[in-house]
Amino acid sequence: MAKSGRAAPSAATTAAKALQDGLVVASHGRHCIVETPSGERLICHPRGKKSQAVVGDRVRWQPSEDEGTIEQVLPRRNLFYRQDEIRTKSFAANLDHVLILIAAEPEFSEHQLARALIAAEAERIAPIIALNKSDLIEPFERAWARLAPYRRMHHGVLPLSLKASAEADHASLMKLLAGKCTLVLGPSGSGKSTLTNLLVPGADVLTQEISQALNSGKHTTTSTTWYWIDEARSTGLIDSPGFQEFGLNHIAPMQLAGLMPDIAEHAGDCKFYNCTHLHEPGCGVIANVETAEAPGAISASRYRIYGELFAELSQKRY
Ligand SMILES: Nc1nc2c(ncn2[C@@H]2O[C@H](COP(=O)(O)OP(=O)(O)OP(=O)(O)O)[C@@H](O)[C@H]2O)c(=O)[nH]1
Ligand SMILES: [Zn+2]
Repeated sequence: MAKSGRAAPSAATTAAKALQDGLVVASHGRHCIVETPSGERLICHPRGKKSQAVVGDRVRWQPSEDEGTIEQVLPRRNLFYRQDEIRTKSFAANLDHVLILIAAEPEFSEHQLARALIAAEAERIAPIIALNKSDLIEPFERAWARLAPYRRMHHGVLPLSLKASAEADHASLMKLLAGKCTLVLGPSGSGKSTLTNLLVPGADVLTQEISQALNSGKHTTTSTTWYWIDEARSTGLIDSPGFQEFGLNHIAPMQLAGLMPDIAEHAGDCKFYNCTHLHEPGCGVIANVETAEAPGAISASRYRIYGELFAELSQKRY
């Protein structure tokens, strides 16, 4: 396979039958850009529904003319996706981390954050929460306080100021991301492009080239894109739009507690094995929710989100 990546257009016909290895580094609609083991990139189309690939997928492909056809998507370690009533949107596959970037400003939605964390947990992908714009002192303090329950969970919350302390932030991010593949998600304005450009100088230019290639010249940045942070191509960063309306229809209501670590921690202490933690007597979760009178391990806002999501996910099933 040593020369498998060098399928130049003219060589395509002779090499036609051999399947080659590749990594999907961008996708838009049904088209993908596939990177060969030697680092060359070409546009590929899926053979059929079964070979519909997403960024991060390892595929087997075949050259055709100056493009390629994806014949096979290799088994995935995980797939990060959201699902609402109408459709499923896959973000990326084979991830080590989902980095959720929020900021002191604009104010983040705790619901959206909780949903993204649940989706990551469901696919056993380690989440990292980073709070950007620590230079905006007061809004940052407010946001940091709102994140108290999240600072106690997972790997905590990483404070950043991508503009004011870029060098220090670069170092702390690289400690977490080196050698891994990470999907960056976050609401508009949180600093995703700033982060990508800090870790991958020139990323914005590359993005434009890729989206132009995939959209036959139209200027758009709506595609999901993979970047290599290092020259050795061992650390991957994936940028993806679409943090809003993070649908969790693929998750059953009774699964929910197990996917919220602070709630899961007390869900084993309930009197009933099939406790919904909404109203049952002897519920270990309810007993640990903080109230105005008594502190508790589960914050009131997290428990409220649990209840709302439980109701939302119950409506969608019979
Ligand atoms: N004060 C402050 N502003 C920042 C910081 N990091 C980024 N910004 C600014 O926040 C704004 C949004 O940053 P972007 O990197 O474009 O955010 P984004 O998440 O890519 O936004 P979308 O493209 O809308 O999704 C820009 O004006 C940045 O200059 C920071 O650490 N502190
Ligand atoms: Zn319970």
